Amino acid sequence: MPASSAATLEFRQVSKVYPGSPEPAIRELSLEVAAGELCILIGPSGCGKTTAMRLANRMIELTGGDVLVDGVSVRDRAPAELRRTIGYAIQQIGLFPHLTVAENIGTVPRLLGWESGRIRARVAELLELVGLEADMGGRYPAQLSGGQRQRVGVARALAADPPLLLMDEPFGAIDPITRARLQEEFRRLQRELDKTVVFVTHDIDEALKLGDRIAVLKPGGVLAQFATPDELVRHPADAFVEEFVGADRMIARLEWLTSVRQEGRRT
Ligand SMILES: Nc1ncnc2c1ncn2[C@@H]1O[C@H](COP(=O)(O)OP(=O)(O)OP(=O)(O)O)[C@@H](O)[C@H]1O
Repeated sequence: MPASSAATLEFRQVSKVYPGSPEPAIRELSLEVAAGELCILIGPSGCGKTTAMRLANRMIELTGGDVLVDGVSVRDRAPAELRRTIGYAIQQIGLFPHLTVAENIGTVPRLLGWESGRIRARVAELLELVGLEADMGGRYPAQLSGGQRQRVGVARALAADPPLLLMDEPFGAIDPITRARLQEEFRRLQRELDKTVVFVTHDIDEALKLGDRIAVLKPGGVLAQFATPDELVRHPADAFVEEFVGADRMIARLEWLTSVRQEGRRT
C-alpha cells in the first residue's frame, strides 16, 4: 500500500455550541494529526470527544473554526460524499441487523458503485484481515459474539480503504481479554495499512498502549494537552492531566508498555 494512503486532519480553532445549550461542547480546539498517526482523544464524560469526532465527518455541523482533511475544509465537502471517504466505527457498532456480515462490510463499497465481484473480493480480504473465518460472512450480526461484531465494525470502517478512520470507543463493550487482543491486532493493522486514525477512549491504559499522541480534553471541550504517551506521563501540562493520567502509577507501566511495543515491532 502506498505511503500516501493516509490523510492529514486538522482541527483549527473549532467550537461547537449545541442549539439551546448555554455552554460550548468544544472550545477553540486546535489539533493537527499527521498522516498515518494514531491520535487518541480522551477525557472525562461529556468533555466533547464524540462531538469533535462527528464534526470531522459532518455528522454534526461546526459553530466556529474549521476542520481540514488533507488541507481541504470539510465545509467545502458534501456531507454524504465526505463520509464515504472517512471510516467510522462506534461502540454500539451500528451493524444493520437484517443484513449479513458480508453485506454489512460491503455497505460503503456498494454506495460507491463498486461491482459485485470487487465487493466480494474486498469482503473476503477484510474478514481475513480482522481475523474472522470466511464463513462468518453469511451470518447475521445477532449470530456473532460481541468481539466478533466489533471486528465486523472495524472491517466495515476499513472497507473502502479510507485514508482517515474515526473510531469512537470501538472496543468499549468488550471483555478485557478480547479487548487486549483486539487492541494489539488493531495496532498492527493500523501500522500495516498506514491509516490516520482518531480514536476515542475512556481508558488511559488503552490510550497509552495505542496512541502515537494523546489529546486530553477537559470539561467544556478545552484541550489540556496533546502529547506522546511518554511526554504525557513524564510531563503532564497541569494538575488536571496529572490526575487524569495518574502519573506516578503510570511511569512503571509506561516503561513496561514501551518494552512490549518494541518487542512487537521486532517480531
Ligand atoms: N445533540 C446534542 N444536543 C445538545 N447537547 C449535546 C448533544 N450532544 C452532546 N451534547 C452535550 O455536549 C457535551 C459533549 O458531549 P460528547 O458526547 O461530545 O462528550 P463525550 O466526551 O464524547 O462524552 P462521553 O465520554 O460520555 O461519551 C455534553 O455536555 C453533552 O451533553
